[in-house]
Amino acid sequence: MVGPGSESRLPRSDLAARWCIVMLISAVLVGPSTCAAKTRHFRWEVDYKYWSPDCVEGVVMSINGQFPGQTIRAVVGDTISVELTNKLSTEGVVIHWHGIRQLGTPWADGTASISQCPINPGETFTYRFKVDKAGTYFYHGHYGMQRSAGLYGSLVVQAGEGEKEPFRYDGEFNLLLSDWWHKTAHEQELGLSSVPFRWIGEPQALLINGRGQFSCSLAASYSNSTSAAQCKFGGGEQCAPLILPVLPNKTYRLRLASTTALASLNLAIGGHKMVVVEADGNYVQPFTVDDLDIYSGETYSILVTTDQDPRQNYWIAVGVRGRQPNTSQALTVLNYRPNSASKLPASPPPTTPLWNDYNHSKSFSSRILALAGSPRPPATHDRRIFLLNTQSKFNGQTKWSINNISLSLPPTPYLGSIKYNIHGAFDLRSPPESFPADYDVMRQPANPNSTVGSGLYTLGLNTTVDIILQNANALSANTSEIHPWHLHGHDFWVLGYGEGKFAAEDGDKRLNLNNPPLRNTAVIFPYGWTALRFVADNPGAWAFHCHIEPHLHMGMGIVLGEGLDAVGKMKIPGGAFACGLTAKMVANNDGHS
Ligand SMILES: O=C1O[C@H]([C@@H](O)CO)C(O)=C1O
Repeated sequence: MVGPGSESRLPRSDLAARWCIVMLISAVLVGPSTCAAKTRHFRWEVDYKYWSPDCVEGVVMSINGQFPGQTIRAVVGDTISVELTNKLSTEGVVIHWHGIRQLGTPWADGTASISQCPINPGETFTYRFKVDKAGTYFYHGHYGMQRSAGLYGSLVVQAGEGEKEPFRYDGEFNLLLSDWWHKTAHEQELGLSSVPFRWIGEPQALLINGRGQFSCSLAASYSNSTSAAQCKFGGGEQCAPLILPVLPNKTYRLRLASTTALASLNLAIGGHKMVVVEADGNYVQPFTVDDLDIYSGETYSILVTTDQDPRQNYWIAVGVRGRQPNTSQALTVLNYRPNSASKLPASPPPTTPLWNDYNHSKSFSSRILALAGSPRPPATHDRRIFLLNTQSKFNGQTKWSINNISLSLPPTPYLGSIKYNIHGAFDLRSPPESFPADYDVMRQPANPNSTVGSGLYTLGLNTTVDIILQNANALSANTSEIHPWHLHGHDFWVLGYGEGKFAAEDGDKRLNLNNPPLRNTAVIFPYGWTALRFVADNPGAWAFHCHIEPHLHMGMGIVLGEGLDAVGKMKIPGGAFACGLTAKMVANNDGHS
């Protein structure tokens, strides 16, 4: 499943080379060193391209003519350098490296309006950052609805030499999960800001590594319905599933990442158990499941042992959770060799749990705990921020708001405004840290109107911050949706989940300070709360937002400003800020900030 890499190895910088020589000498004296760190260099061009992700031709965003973009593979300690050229004719682009903390390189986070200006058509911007933690990651567009348009790919960081992972496996596959619409991302985006509001609706297909089926089903022969024809693949089609070839009685690591624009997913493998061992680049206490929920923005590693009848093949099925589904399952096949890859499994694909069986989802989430020996959270917090998530109205538009403010991203990136101490680039008033105590989260908002804003939550360097995400009823009665929240620049500990409104004493009693998992994405369940803790130890401007792309577009996020003084002193490539109020500074400094 590993695509042909087009990476080239560039000579190390002088400094790194000298450091390596020092390490080599010390290695001779004291043992092995990690001087094998490399710079992995990529030259990418982003463009639109005709493609048939679900056997129906549409337009995707491609990287070097491929969809999804190539898988980046690196080793802990490596530097990744991506020279990104925007070949789109009329729109900007950025790429976010999801799950990479960007310690010391906030300008490389790839979030339009926050860490950088969008890269203009024809221009090139180079991302350069270190990967410091083994795990399963991915990358994706972070401007408008470019993730929905197909701008994404996988990023796998392998453990360094001499570094042992806490489990063993014989082979590895990489499954990047996404959802796909026949409406273009531009049309989706227009609908979201139109009055009346036009929702994007459920996706036409779910994709595994960019491949799905809209007009046929791989499993049609199992159903009595004649609605879907059996897919006939010659094998070369862009929508032909990537089959997973395995040998009997081996253990495989499946790296799963969900870059869906909307869908919460559930994955199951017919006849096989799965052992969850990694979540968002952090090892977890291994636990065994029959199926696994994965929300947009999350990654997992699971171990699968091929202990079933070796004369059969088995379905891998991915279905929709948390919203009334209107999309067929994505299917591919676990192909026990030497069976033919086209031999259909003996039993039908595993069914997805009922979309609204939230107890099933909650029980899965509560089983995710840190592996013994993982970093533990500080025992207390310095600051606790409550974030009430509501659906709201502003000037007739439908929005999502946090403490009644819908995020409206400014034209000058926050990071540049902070670095150059520019006033007026974003709202100077700090956004509220809580919401009225009498707000009824079980009912529609008494007043649905919100404001829009661009204020910054400013965090003191190295302070411990709690965030209590509070879900509520949406605009329609008896409706509360799942929202997976993703934090840039950090991992957080997920201290707990609860029902209804978080109540100080009771809520605190229910927090797990013993072995909470470290993650970068955590879900809030309908009508519930989720408590997170993190240490603000990475100077920069960081997005924290719902990873459902249309929800972020409708304002469901906040921006955190961390260690502002340190940002002022940081060296940042000028190209990051050649727009808005920072353009002048960059020009005056000859392009170097
Ligand atoms: O943001 C959303 O809007 C629709 C619906 O609430 C209004 O059409 C929906 O399902 C969302 O998730």
